[in-house]
Amino acid sequence: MSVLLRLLGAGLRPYAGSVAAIAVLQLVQITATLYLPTLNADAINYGVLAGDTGHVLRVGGVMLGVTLVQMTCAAAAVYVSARTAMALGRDLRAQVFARVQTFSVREVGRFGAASLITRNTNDVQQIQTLVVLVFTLVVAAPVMGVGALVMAVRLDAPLSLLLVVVLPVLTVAMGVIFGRQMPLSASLQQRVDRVTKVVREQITGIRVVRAFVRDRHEQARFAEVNRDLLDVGLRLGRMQAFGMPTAMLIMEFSGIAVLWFGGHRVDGGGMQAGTLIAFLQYLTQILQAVMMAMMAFLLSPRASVCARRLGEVLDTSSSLTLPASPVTELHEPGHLELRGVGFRYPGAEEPVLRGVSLTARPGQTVAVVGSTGSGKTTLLQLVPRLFDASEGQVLVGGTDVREMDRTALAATVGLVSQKPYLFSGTIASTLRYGRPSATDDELWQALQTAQARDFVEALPDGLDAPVAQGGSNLSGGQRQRLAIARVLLARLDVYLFDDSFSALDAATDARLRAALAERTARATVVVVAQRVATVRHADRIVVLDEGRVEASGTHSELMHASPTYREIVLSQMTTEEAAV
Ligand SMILES: Nc1ncnc2c1ncn2[C@@H]1O[C@H](COP(=O)(O)OP(=O)(O)OP(=O)(O)O)[C@@H](O)[C@H]1O
Repeated sequence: MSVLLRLLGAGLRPYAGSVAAIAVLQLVQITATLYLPTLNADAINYGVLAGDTGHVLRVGGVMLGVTLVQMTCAAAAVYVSARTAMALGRDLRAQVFARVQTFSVREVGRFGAASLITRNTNDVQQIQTLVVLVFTLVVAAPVMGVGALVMAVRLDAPLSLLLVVVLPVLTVAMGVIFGRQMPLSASLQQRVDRVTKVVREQITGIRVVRAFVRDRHEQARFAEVNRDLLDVGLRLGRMQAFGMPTAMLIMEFSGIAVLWFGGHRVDGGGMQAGTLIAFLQYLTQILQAVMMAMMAFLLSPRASVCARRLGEVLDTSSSLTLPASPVTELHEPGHLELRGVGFRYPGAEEPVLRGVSLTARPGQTVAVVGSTGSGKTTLLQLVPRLFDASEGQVLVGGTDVREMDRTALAATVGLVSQKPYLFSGTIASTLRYGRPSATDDELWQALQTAQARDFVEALPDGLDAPVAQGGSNLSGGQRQRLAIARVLLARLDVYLFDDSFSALDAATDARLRAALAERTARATVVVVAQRVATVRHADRIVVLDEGRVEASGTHSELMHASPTYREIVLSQMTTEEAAV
């Protein structure tokens, strides 16, 4: 609850004017609401019962005016409340989005993409709903409740004693009903998360589902989480459905009691008929106020769960700490060095990298090879700080990457990952992602180097051909080549290619390497590859084995010095081919 209050307090500060306007509108509206039963009593007592039609008309006119004021203020209050809540929702979404943007892969992995999406949509929506409710009901409830109580006691103190019985009964009944809803609300949000997660996974993995004809299995998996959500939703719905009739029952019984006792008092001459009716209306208003306050309790547990979930995101700092005085200028930006680097994934027992040291200079191509799972991808990811090394240092241009300005690091180092991600748009917008100012000519040159020119030229719209989200309308090899062209356009000093040629046929791979060597002649290139042909001509080859550097050297040196390297090579070519 405290997180909710903190979020609302901070979030509503910019809208203090609107909040004040809502308070004033509500106050006028409630005053009018409280005045109406008194006017009604007056019309009955001194108009209807006295046979004075003129009085009825006069008071009726005033009642009409008061009602108009009440309706206008109520409508305006709802309008301003909705606007303020929407604005608050927009701000919250922007804050959460901005925070998630600072997260490293580690934090995104901790929350999970599905949960982050639910938090920034559904959870914010719940808070918005609560804010509207607070502004329209909760703000009004205490004023209306106390006001109606004072009016009722003023009208007839003895009859007001009934409230001593009715109010606790209603409060306890509602408290029990709403109290039981709290845990259900919390689990409802978790189940919404689970549905999002399964849907996301199934849509992303649709090709695998089709390939293995696992539609039924996936449907069953979805049905299970969907049913879980329905179960909790129904249980919550049942509690809510139970709440309203219970409240109505208590209100109706209270009305009957007022009429019963009040009727006797009217009979005995201790009370006027109009006063009894007004009293009944005040009683209804008091009970309504209690109900309204309770309604807030109904939504507040769910909203406070949502606020806690949003608070978790907003209070999470990126594990990639920013340096106090970031280095922006590098003397020799292409100089890459890893010094005794060790890395352990969060939660993992064993380190993935241990004591890895290597250097690469401008103009050099360093290849990293090793069996699958030996830590090659992890190693590359440490350079652009997708993760930070647990031990040792990664230096670019002689500066620890942790000391560098983020933008400067991004302008120096580019990574083409194993499965590159392309944003939706066109070929041109995809390529310009790293350098928006690139001309069409430059785009074609980069495509030429990446061996992607032919296929882009063959597309009906060329550079304007559409690219679907994730590049799903392109083949794996096309995606890889576009990603290579994209990074080349950014004109960097250090290029890291993580198995980026794996989806290319051997001939295209060879052409691409030749073109790349020309284009990146003055840059530092680190290539991770499974295919020996891709790496054998590298200036230096580093062999990783279970996270350690087993050996490093040229192809011919390693053929003698590294059993792991020899094994990899001979699994792909004959001894004669390897010796060439
Ligand atoms: N996000 C992660 N969380 C926990 N462990 C991970 C994570 N990513 C990779 N690992 C583990 O780290 C080890 C090294 O993975 P990495 O992807 O660096 O290997 P690789 O040499 O690139 O393999 P491949 O050649 O198959 O791509 C593996 O054992 C893997 O299970």
